[in-house]
Formats: sequence, structure tokens, C-alpha cells
Amino acid sequence: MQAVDSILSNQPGNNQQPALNIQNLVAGYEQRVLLRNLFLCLPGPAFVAIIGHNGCGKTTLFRALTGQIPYQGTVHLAGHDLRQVRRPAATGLLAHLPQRSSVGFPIEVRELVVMGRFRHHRFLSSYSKRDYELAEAALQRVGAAHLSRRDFTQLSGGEQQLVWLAQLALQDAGLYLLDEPTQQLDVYYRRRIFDLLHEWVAQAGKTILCITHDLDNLAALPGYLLNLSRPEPQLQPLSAAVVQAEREFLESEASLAVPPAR
Ligand SMILES: Nc1ncnc2c1ncn2[C@@H]1O[C@H](COP(=O)(O)OP(=O)(O)OP(=O)(O)O)[C@@H](O)[C@H]1O
Repeated sequence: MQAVDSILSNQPGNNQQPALNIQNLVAGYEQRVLLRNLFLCLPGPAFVAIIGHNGCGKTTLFRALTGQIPYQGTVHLAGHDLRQVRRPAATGLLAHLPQRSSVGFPIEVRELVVMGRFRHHRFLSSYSKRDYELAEAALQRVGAAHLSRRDFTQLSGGEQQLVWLAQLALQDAGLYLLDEPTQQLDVYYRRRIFDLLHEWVAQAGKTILCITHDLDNLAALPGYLLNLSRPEPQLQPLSAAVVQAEREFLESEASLAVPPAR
């Protein structure tokens, strides 16, 4: 992870392309601008927890980054202008775990997880023994190896969430966008998932933007916090004091008095 000074000054270090560089982003719906002049520069791999009130625009930011809604401003991923990349997931630039994903047909868990290897396959080519080994290993890492042969549609919401995370890990993208990945998990798995995300950053050099309301688990993590309910959201290094200050802000009436344009 890069020096905090480098990140907070929004400057890339050592002539590298920033992992993620968002400049002057404006996005929203029709007449309603939710994100106004957002700047975010991550010189290298980092974990960023994105917090804020319901409806402040967290998922909207991900919709802009995944090309689901138009935006003004620029977004560069590892030096690539996002507007010029037709299918960022297919090129391994980013992978996205939406808030709710469902599957409408019975499927064995490992068959769903192995699909995370799609970039390494041509259309309709079958997955290899090695792909399945990688899928099993990914399930093991999220603590869900025992679910491998179960029907995905019969799992609990929390179990399904673990399976999606295993599939995501297999996609091996540079940037991961996770929308409330721990929302249905119990306390043990919440902690485990945040530890896992930290490993993805520290050991695999991934950059993670993670929308969460789970403030309790953030204080002990290395990384950064971005509170989109602030009038001018800024990256702050994660610490107990920062999390407490942002919690107090979100609990205050004043935070709801932020102009509706945000
Ligand atoms: N397609 C749409 N058209 C118009 N408004 C929308 C659309 N999608 C979402 N919104 C509105 O935009 C606002 C921001 O939505 P968004 O999903 O980004 O919130 P969020 O910060 O992720 O909230 P939460 O924490 O509840 O998930 C909400 O008020 C929502 O109703």
C-alpha cells in the first residue's frame, strides 16, 4: 500500500499509473445529481470503505464505474480511461458484486464459482480440472468449502453471499467493487470477509471499494474511509478515531441537513 501522504494528496507515487483515478465525477439520475465533483485517487492497491446514509449515492457511484449510468468527469483504472474500455470485466480491469444477485435455476455451488474463470475461456469451452481446483480453493478461503456440492438456490442468504465472494476472487480483477458484501453475514463471517478483503489488497495487490454500513468492523483494518454523506467526501485513513468521528457525523441531525443536491 502506498504512503498515506501520497494517497491523501491525490498524487500518484513513483511515476506509476494510479490503481484508480476519479477526477471531477458528476453522476445521478435525470434532474437529480447525487455525486458532485468527486475526486478519488489511489496510487496503489488499497482497501476503501465507502459509507454514508441510505440513498446518498454509494450504489450510484458503482453504477457509474460499471457503465450502467452516464457520468461526467474521468475515471482511469490502472491508466485505462474507463470510457474507452467496452467491457472492463472481460479485460480483468474490474469485478463487481452487486447488492443483490439471484440465480433463477438450480445449480451446484462449484459450478457457479468456477464461472469466475470466464476470462480464461473461449465461449462454450468447458472448464478444466485445474479450474475446478481453483474454485474449490476459493470456496475454502471464504470458509465455504462444505457448500461446494450443494444447490446454490437452497442456501441461506449469508451462505450465498460467501459463494459470490468465492466466484469474485476467481475473476482476478485489478479493482473490486463490493456493494455491502457482509450485509447478510453473521458476526463471525463479517470479520472473516473483511480479513479476506485485506488479504486481497496486501497479498494479491488488489484495489477494493467496499460499500458498507458495518462500521464496527472497519476500525481495525488498514485502508481508507470515504463518507459520501459528507458535503465534500475525502479519503481518510481508517482508524478507531476516524470511524468514531464519521459515526457521530452520520448519527447527527446535521448530516441529514446536507444539501439534497449531493
Ligand atoms: N434509476 C433511478 N432513477 C432515479 N432515482 C434513482 C434510481 N436509482 C436510484 N435512485 C435514487 O438515487 C438515490 C441514491 O441511490 P443509491 O442506490 O445510490 O443509494 P445508496 O447510497 O447506495 O443507498 P443504500 O445505503 O440504501 O443502499 C436514492 O434516493 C434512490 O432512490
